[in-house]
Amino acid sequence: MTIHFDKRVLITGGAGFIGSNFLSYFVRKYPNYHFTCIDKLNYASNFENIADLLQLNNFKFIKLDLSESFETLYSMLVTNFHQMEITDFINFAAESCVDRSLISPLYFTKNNILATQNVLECYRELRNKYSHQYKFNFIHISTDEVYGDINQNTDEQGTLCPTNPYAATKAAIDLIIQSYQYSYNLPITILRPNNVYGPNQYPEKIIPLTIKCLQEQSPIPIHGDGTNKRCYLYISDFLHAIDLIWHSGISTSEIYNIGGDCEIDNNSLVKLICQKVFKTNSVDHTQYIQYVKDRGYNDKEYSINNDKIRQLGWKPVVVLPEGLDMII
Ligand SMILES: NC(=O)c1ccc[n+]([C@@H]2O[C@H](COP(=O)([O-])OP(=O)(O)OC[C@H]3O[C@@H](n4cnc5c(N)ncnc54)[C@H](O)[C@@H]3O)[C@@H](O)[C@H]2O)c1
Ligand SMILES: C[C@H]1O[C@H](OP(=O)(O)OP(=O)(O)OC[C@H]2O[C@@H](n3ccc(=O)[nH]c3=O)[C@H](O)[C@@H]2O)[C@H](O)[C@@H](O)C1=O
Repeated sequence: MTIHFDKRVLITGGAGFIGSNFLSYFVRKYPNYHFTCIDKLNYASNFENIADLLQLNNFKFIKLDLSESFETLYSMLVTNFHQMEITDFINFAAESCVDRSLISPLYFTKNNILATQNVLECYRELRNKYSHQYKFNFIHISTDEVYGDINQNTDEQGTLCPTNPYAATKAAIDLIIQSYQYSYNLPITILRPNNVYGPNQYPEKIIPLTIKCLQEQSPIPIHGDGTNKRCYLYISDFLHAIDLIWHSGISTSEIYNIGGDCEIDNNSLVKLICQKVFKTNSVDHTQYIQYVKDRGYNDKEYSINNDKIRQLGWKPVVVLPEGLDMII
């Protein structure tokens, strides 16, 4: 017996940090939706975060490298459309670590651009074939890093000026999406969040890395002099933003900056984490830091303007100390 679902959704990169938190929350929040997760399972994936969903009738997992399997993907999504009938796409899949992109820039280009463009091509063909019968939706997860080193409250019209290979792949994808919007009249929404943090984040990003180093009593490797600033967005606040935009009914091509309110420099962030881990404000955090060679170029800060998403009624709720309490 085929169960009817109101929506059938493809989540790419759903075994990663943000994707797995997304699926853990939304597969249960929307039992009337069917979710298919496609993920190649790389070093940062955490399949255990979504394994329990396999017992539910509205979740399916497919292990596939989106950058290398266009024919398989096309056959699944387009040729055999009526078997899966996927109409909604939320695209998380990417290699996401700046430091790794500095070591393997070509791999990041091949993976990040092709993984998304292969999905875009299927989306384009689906709309060509079925847009008179089905309403399709595509939300792409970009990043504030596409703006590069900004500190002037940049809005969504800001100039793309990526300063590292990872950010360049994300900016390139945004521009490819823009070309699809113009040339094929495809409605695609782009989200550009700040640094997202929360449970089950692979410990190479600064927050989970600092916690891991303190737990293992190993030095915390801080790039340069530790004065670089980032703005941190707790995972639940980002998921609420995605949910709001996804169900807003907006089907034009919009870009949304999704920013936290917690801008902090790396030294102060380490100090705050030390205070939380050791449960005292009098800890000397400097003893746990080892200053190491900085990135070739390390964006000083990302000051993005969030007025557009706030006009939809969204605002960040979890402040950094509270978010840290939830993951330490
Ligand atoms: N974490 C952040 O602070 C942050 C901030 C802004 C934007 N983003 C963006 O959000 C998205 C998710 O980030 P994350 O932190 O969850 O990353 P992550 O590295 O934790 O997870 C990414 C997932 O995508 C999968 N993936 C990568 N390439 C793939 C491919 N070719 N085929 C199939 N699966 C593939 C990986 O296996 C992994 O499970 C990324 O697009 C990233 O650029 C992340
Ligand atoms: C929006 C992007 O956020 C993440 O990229 P980012 O490089 O800002 O995150 P990191 O956690 O890697 O770095 C934050 C900050 O800490 C410094 N740092 C990091 C790791 C380390 O071992 N030592 C450090 O000192 C780093 O230089 C930065 O200043 C996210 O990874 C990305 O996907 C985004 O899109």
